[in-house]
Amino acid sequence: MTTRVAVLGAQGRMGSTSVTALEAAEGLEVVAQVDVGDPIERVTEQEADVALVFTTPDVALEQVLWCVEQGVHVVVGTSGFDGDRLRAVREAVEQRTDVSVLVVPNFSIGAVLLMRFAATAAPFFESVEIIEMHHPAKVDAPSGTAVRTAELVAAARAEAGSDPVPDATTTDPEGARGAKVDGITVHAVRSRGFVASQEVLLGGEGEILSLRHDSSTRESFMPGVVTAVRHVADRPGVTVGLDAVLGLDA
Ligand SMILES: NC(=O)C1=CN([C@@H]2O[C@H](COP(=O)(O)OP(=O)(O)OC[C@H]3O[C@@H](n4cnc5c(N)ncnc54)[C@H](OP(=O)(O)O)[C@@H]3O)[C@@H](O)[C@H]2O)C=CC1
Ligand SMILES: O=C(O)C1=N[C@H](C(=O)O)C[C@H](O)C1
Repeated sequence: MTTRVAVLGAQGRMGSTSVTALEAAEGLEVVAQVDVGDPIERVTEQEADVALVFTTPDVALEQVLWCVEQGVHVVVGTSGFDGDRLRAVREAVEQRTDVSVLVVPNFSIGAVLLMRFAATAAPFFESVEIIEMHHPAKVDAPSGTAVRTAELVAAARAEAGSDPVPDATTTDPEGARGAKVDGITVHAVRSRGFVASQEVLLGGEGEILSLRHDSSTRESFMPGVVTAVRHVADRPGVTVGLDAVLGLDA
């Protein structure tokens, strides 16, 4: 059976790369492409089974909620679906229990594994900091991947009863120490030459463990995009992360 897919943000960097990858994937058909100025109703008019959302963070929540209300499964690639936004999606899915939503902060297998390795290692080190590095056209900071990594690291440390990360800073008028996500410091770099990179630094007495991942092309995200679209309908409710569909939570 063919899965009918609508791509939202289809003219963008990720949307256009995804259209190419989905059209080449067996059993998937792109039946609707929606970008600025296009009616979102194209999704239902073309009877899409799954909507893949790669629009900008300012418009994506409203579109995701609309798709859920219409009974269309959603794979959310747009960043920023944590906190209140994730709660809003969960509430919408409670009203439409026939709809599945898969929120994927990062589709690349290396980034998924980096997040897991960082969470595993975090309780064994006194210090943890996250540095995310992206292309200068990225509109949001910190990255969704960095936020998710910080959440996983903080949860692992809380479960292990780890002390807060030591930091004697009392004066930082320019914000040089970065952002805090669940108590974990995150630094964001924007520079020509990057697509998407992240490094997690874990420090103990006399040692540093550095975990790093680099996506140098948007094709690196495509096996994950195709897998997510293929499997979103298998998991009822709202799932965060690609781990479960990759069999990593089994
Ligand atoms: N989960 C993951 O693995 C990855 C997630 N991302 C995330 O995906 C999102 C998109 O990234 P990227 O592709 O680089 O960004 P782009 O800006 O290249 O793409 C976004 C597209 O959405 C369009 N758009 C804006 N508003 C609307 C609207 N109301 N309806 C339909 N389309 C609209 C934009 O049009 P216009 O340019 O005219 O505004 C643009 O074509 C970001 O949040 C990014 O962080 C990115 C890479 C990987
Ligand atoms: O905007 C991007 O490019 C990316 N966005 C996602 C994020 O915010 O984590 C995923 C990846 O880092 C690329």
